Amino acid sequence: MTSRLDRTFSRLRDGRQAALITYVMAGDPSLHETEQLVPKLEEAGADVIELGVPFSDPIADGPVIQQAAERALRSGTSLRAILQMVSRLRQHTQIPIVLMAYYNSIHAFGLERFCREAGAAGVDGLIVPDMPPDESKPLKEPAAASGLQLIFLLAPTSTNQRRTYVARQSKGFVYYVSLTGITGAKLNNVDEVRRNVEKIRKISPTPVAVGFGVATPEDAGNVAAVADGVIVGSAIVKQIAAHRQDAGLVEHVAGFVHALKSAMTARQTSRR
Ligand SMILES: O=P(O)(O)OC[C@@H](O)[C@@H](O)c1c[nH]c2ccccc12
Repeated sequence: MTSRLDRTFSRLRDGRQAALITYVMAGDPSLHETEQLVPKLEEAGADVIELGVPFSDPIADGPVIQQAAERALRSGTSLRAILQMVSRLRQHTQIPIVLMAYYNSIHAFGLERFCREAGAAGVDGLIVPDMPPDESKPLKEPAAASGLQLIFLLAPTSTNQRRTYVARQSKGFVYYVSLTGITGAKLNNVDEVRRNVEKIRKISPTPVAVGFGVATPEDAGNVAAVADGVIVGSAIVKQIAAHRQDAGLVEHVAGFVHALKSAMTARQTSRR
């Protein structure tokens, strides 16, 4: 059986389009709202949903996502409740869902139990930014047994040797971090992104998605022209923060996602 992620990337590749991967923090401002939001993100043009698991010490995250984690924790969001929400979403949608969790959250839940329950709920992939592939051994088997694809990160500073290793280990897609910094920083060098994506594509057939600093429809269009996927986090989370008290929260966010997707559709991706 091919995975939802593999099917999505191959369908888009046939149309020479890049995937739009939208990140939201699960439980920001509440899990109820996340559950309303996900189908609307899909309708607005998201191809993959990345759901953040809120954690008190999110080392890779800038202030925008840190504050989203605080709101989510304050609203009582637990990993267990997130998995239950994913199973409810699965009754209505086949969009690929990737969880972004720090290692502690998964470890506290129990690695094997986590993989079993996440797989059963309908989670497709897992990003654990503080667990490089060299240290992922304990997670690999239970993840594979539950149909969870482990997605690993590469950075502009990764060496050739590292690039080869990580690109081969990563399943579903390779997450290329566009800059050395934290989430929500500013993207300024699309040329460097293009060069590094090309290097990764030479060593692996796995799609390459680019995240960190993609904030505007213009950025999304520029990255879509050079990669297989475009990941947008902080810019969406900012919209949620600004409109979280409004009745029109979901519509506002969907409008922004629609603008991102339209800018991407206008650009055909360079590959394969
Ligand atoms: O926020 P940005 O700059 O748009 O970057 C995407 C990012 O938010 C999302 O993929 C993400 C959120 N937290 C992370 C931690 C590590 C790696 C990636 C992430």
